[in-house]
Amino acid sequence: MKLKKIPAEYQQALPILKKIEQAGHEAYFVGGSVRDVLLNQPIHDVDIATSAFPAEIKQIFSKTIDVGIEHGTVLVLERSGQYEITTFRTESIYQDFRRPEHVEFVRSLKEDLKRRDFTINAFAIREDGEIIDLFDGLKDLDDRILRAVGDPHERFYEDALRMMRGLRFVSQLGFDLEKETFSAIKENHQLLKKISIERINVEFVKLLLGNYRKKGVQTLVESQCFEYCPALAGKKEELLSFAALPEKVIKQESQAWVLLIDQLNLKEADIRPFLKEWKCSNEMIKTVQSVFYGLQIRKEQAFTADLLYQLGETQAILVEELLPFYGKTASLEKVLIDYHRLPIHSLKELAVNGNDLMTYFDKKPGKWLKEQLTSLEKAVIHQQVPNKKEELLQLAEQQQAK
Ligand SMILES: Nc1ccn([C@@H]2O[C@H](COP(=O)(O)OP(=O)(O)OP(=O)(O)O)[C@@H](O)[C@H]2O)c(=O)n1
Repeated sequence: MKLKKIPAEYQQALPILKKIEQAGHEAYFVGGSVRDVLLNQPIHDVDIATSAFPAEIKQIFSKTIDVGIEHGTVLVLERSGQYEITTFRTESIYQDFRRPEHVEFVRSLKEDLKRRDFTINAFAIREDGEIIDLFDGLKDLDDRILRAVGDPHERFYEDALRMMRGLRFVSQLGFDLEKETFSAIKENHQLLKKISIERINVEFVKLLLGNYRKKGVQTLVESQCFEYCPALAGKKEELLSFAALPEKVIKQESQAWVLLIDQLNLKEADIRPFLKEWKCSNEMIKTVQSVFYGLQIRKEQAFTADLLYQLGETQAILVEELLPFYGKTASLEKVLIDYHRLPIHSLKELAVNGNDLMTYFDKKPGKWLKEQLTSLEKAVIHQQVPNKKEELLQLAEQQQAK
């Protein structure tokens, strides 16, 4: 099958493929960009794979930089742009589940594609637009399925990070993990212990920012991989409540951290240690702290506004009196229940009124009257005195005497 339309990013790189082919080698577009082209999504990096060995690539192009020569990658600088060109390779089992024990350069495209993580990442596109699909990735794209290439256990043993990659693709694409691939993740999640936090961080952040975050986080929980994420072990319920937040796409990494931190019920002082565990930069930590602060303020404002609205006509004094008992972010329901249990809910319900007090003390209205009424109201709310005329006048008399 051929690509219907070759995207501009590929058009631009075609002279590179042609040059390699003219020198008698094969060259293809591979990796994430092919997946994204087939999904009609924007392309990030154009990766090129070739049967030419690094030394041969360096002969073909005049300007090159060895960016990862031990893994077969040479950066080629051409007028049309810069491209990473990687020799077809196989990867034997990664000894420490981190880095390939050794990379072997090969001449066969199939060998290169079969060591890739998922079928939707294992396509190659030829210079004429032909899609090389050796593992039925097109069908999986169509069925919206993430399936490991070949034996999933082998793929995850080669690089355990692939389990986190799988979960982030669930979150980015909304695909389902194929049954055996998912079982292999559930069986091998402990391999993540060996993976550096920096690499887990990259995948986790992509997962938090995915368009299908809910599904991504739920699958992360189901797979139990979260137990190997920094500071998240045992936080199943918190993660599920994070997953249940309204499905609004998060655009900024800092916002994603703040929403997560909020669901974990962390305090401002916990943010730095939490993000340090995740090996976030100091700059990111600062940004998260300020976004978190902003969220707390908005929450307080929204809470008070909500409370005032629910209490309707009631005097602000009740809110003022009640709030300190709860902290400003207590559940609104709890405050309202307690509010309805109060002996009185407004000055109108107080057993004495302004006229009673003026008659009793034989005084004209003034500032004292308002202060006295407020003071009696507070005393009744705090149940320091019953809401009875006689007792209230007695208390007022004591207070006036002071
Ligand atoms: N642990 C990994 C990482 C990468 N790959 C292969 O290398 C390609 C390029 O990897 P990378 O650029 O890290 O990720 P992408 O799949 O391109 O995804 P994205 O661009 O969204 O990061 C992948 O498509 C996949 O074929 C792999 O098999 N195993």
